[in-house]
Amino acid sequence: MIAYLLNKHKEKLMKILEDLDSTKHFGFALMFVEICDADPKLANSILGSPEEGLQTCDNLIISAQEALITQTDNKIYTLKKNVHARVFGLPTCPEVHRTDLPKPTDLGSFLQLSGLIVKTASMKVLEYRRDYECIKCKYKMTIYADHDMNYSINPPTFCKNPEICKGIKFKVVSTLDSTHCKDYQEIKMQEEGKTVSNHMWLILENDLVDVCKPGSTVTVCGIVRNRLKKTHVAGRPLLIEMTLLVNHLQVNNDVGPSTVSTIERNQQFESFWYKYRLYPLYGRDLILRSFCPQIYGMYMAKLAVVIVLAGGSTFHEEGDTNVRTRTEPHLLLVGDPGTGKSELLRFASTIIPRSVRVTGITSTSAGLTAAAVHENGDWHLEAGALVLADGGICCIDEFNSMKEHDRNSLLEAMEQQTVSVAKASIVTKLNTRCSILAAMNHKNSSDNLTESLGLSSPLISRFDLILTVMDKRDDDWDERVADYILNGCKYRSKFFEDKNNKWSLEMLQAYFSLIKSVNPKLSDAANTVLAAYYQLQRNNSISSKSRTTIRLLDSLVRLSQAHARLLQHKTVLIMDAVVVISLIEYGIGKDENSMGLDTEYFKDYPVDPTESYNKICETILSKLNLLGIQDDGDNCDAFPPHVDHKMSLKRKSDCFNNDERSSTKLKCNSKSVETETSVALKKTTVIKSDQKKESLKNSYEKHESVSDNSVKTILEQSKFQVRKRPLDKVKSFASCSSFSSESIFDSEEHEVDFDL
Ligand SMILES: Nc1ncnc2c1ncn2[C@@H]1O[C@H](COP(=O)(O)OP(=O)(O)OP(=O)(O)O)[C@@H](O)[C@H]1O
Repeated sequence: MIAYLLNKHKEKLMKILEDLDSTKHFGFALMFVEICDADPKLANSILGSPEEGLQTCDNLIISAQEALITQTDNKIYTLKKNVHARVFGLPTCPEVHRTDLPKPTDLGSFLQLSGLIVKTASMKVLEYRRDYECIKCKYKMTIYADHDMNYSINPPTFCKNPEICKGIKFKVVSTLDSTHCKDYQEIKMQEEGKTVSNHMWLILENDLVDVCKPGSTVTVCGIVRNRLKKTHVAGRPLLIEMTLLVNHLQVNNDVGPSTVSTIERNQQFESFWYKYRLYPLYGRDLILRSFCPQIYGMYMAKLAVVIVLAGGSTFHEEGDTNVRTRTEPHLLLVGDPGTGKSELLRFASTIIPRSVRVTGITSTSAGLTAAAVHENGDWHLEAGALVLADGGICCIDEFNSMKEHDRNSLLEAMEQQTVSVAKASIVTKLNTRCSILAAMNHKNSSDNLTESLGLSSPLISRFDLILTVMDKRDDDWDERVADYILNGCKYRSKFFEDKNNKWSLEMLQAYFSLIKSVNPKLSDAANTVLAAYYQLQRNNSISSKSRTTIRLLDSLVRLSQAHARLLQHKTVLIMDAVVVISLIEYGIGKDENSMGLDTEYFKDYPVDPTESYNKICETILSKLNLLGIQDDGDNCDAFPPHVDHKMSLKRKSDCFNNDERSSTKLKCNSKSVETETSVALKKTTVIKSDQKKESLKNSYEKHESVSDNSVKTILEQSKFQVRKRPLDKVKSFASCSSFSSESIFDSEEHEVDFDL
């Protein structure tokens, strides 16, 4: 084992030896599988009798230091005795690697657990050993603090001198120095995704103290112990609680994809987007239909919630200054009672693994941010809803029922994504990197947004999207909703007849987890559209001042990235920007709608999403004076990331056959569909000379497995011009307007007329 330490951990040992402070405590991380390889007996003893096994590891690290000092003969090196082996990475078997909190039968076992820290007690200095001297014979004894009795030290009752002494009086001879005291902290861990009652106190000592905050997700390895509850009253039955004496702690605070997605699932999504790559808006609407299926319609509200759940892109730029820009959008649903707002929030919280749902009536600022709690004579910092939702979403229903003061405590948490705590001599900052989804009723029917919502302007401006959900009396709509509720199963089964159309809850969870790793970048064209819309809103005298701050631009970028992410696109295109602008316009309401969009239009699912998108796109771009703008051809090739760009030889040659282009009938089905690239090329490539066209065609026929990259290279080499597509044809890749949603969902094979 010493040889292994010297070989594999020489640098770590040198660092410890070089340190000038010999009273400091050093953690020495050791991977369990490596210990297994180097010394199987020791690995066994760590699992069998962990206290002794870990002590042996500590002694071996000290011996390795001594060996290194002798080897190097460096006089600066000083031996450090306060080293602690921190063993991690236990094998993934249920005996030692747990997803649930331990049971009484696990007492004394060395386990690996994961969970969420909900409470941290203040750091303390613990006297863990005390020296006593027998007054009669001067014999010295050391008594250790008893963990099971809450670290109490009971003085000896008789002298332990081997040369029999009958002394019963002792005096304390030790001082409260570093050899007798150690840093100590207790933190409370909760099983993730379970109720608050499933929690456990973790005991941190020495170098492990103060490494995590409330709201952190951690993976810990340690020994399961029992102790007398601190609230025990003499004479009453004993109350025992379980604790974990932590040996290794790792904070997993990176907000990334969770483990829900599997390889098979990912392949399923790949083939889904492959099927809908020519008409991604159909694919998107299919996800929306599977989202909260018990609610009829609410198209725009569902779209807004789904975009917010997808979230914006995270980029780590070179020379990162560690300043984080917010990527999580916030959404406020405002509307009449009984319009399904709460249902949407409830469904959203079931999709995202880390979600907290609260209602405004019972929430206070301390409950939402953080609270300092006095318990058993000690101050504890308790995480609030936003801190616990770090990396996920926080749904706040009945937002208007919160007191003004409590609502204002959200300001820092929403923009800076932290809460600064200065309570009961605890001064710290906790992370709140989550999206807030709030729902509320209108305060009054005033035209002024601030007045009608009854919220302050700074709070309104922090919401990326404010959507109005009205309960309009409309016979046709009422009939459809009533039909859906009463004959819901019939409706749903008709749509979900094809199993491929139905996205189960598990599938939605896996998808939203998967797309967290897609980070779309803004294209120049999308940038121009967003900037033009921002300018228009700033100059619009009827726009609400609180909705047209600089935050609007940030929101536009975030939401467009989220929409592109939802479609698993690598680049934010004009389509994403236009959809987001229409959402924001829809949220503003008809009176302030600067684009003149028909807001009623969005109440139910459009029969043909592409056609409705084309109309909106035309209206928006003409208002922005950008009718000629187009997506860059290169960017278009960039999405979706998973599309297999290999085309069949026949199809490729078809692409370049100009004579047939004018009325090509393409057969699109899930098995043999042309890639977007082939259609793009079909629509855009202008072959300048027949000779070159012929040579290119021949080159395809020669090389069956030619890839799209080769297509590009060939085009470049031949200096062919790739003409940008005219706007009316390429407003989206979904410009196959002859599709009807019915035909797409019901049949496997579709005849598409490309009018080129
Ligand atoms: N479009 C709809 N389709 C089907 N059911 C609906 C629809 N809108 C509302 N409901 C039903 O009406 C009931 C009330 O919905 P919910 O509690 O979500 O409303 P709310 O907007 O949150 O109301 P409040 O503002 O009073 O809290 C729920 O049972 C919901 O399923």
